[in-house]
Amino acid sequence: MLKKALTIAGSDSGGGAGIQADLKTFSALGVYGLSVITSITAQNTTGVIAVEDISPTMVAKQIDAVFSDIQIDAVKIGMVSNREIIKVIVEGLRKWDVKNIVLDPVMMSESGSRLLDVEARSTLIKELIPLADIITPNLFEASILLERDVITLKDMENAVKELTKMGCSSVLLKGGHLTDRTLAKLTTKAIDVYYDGQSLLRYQADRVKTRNIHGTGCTYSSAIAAYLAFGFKMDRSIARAKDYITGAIQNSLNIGDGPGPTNHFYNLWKEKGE
Ligand SMILES: Nc1ncnc2c1ncn2[C@@H]1O[C@H](COP(=O)(O)OP(=O)(O)O)[C@@H](O)[C@H]1O
Ligand SMILES: Cc1ncc(COP(=O)(O)O)c(N)n1
Repeated sequence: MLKKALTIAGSDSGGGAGIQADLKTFSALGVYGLSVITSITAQNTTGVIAVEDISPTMVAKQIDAVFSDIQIDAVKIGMVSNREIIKVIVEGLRKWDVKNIVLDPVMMSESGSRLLDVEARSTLIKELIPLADIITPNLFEASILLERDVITLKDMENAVKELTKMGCSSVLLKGGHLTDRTLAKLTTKAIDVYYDGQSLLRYQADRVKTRNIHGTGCTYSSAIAAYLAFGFKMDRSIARAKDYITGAIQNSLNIGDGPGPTNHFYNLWKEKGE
């Protein structure tokens, strides 16, 4: 049977991150994609020019529209912008008894623009995180959630344990920005740390030498959601999603003047951009 995955996230007009990256990931993996848009960003590879949030009522209507009509197998949540939007998402997830929830707690774009209001942090922690089957923060987001620096691999292993105490079933802390402090440069491996209350696991791949890392977090969390939709267990879904994101970065696109996007269709597109 055709599997269906929903993304609840912001729109990136440049097509590299947000809703656009999520739907491309779902399509590349053979899952039917649906979307609930929380915010519209005027964005390209060089940065975010403007942000306009969708009204909470309209977010709620989109959620009701998709769930009232279509059986959805997994949900990925990305940019949620503000408290009011978080609250309607929480209501929707409860009302429709949603399963397989992957929450990427997006706070800032790679280019440094805020994508979550400062005061929304506590609502995210109290109301949305406890509903997630997995949360996928990067080092910066983990530091904000825990109110302390998460910098080293040891910090990551402690942080995943602390983060699970917020009530989610598991945590995948992404080390895309992990540095080797003695060499003062990024680690040669891209290492992510997982904890589900029992097993502490590492998922790692060789770091690709590229500046094209726009939308990597969005792509990764959507791939996890797609594999959950297919019925894989969490650890297998992450392992497959890690292979997917690594391939998408290895074949990333030289589009625009800033960091380019991941490539979802490298078997189809023989050209890598400009
Ligand atoms: N240069 C790279 N080569 C290979 N994998 C990478 C690279 N940069 C990031 N990753 C991986 O991409 C995924 C997204 O991580 P990260 O970039 O930390 O997320 P975010 O986009 O939220 O900041 C993780 O699996 C991370 O290990
Ligand atoms: C709408 C939207 N959602 C998420 C991100 C984060 O992606 P990245 O960390 O790669 O900038 C983004 N830039 N824009």
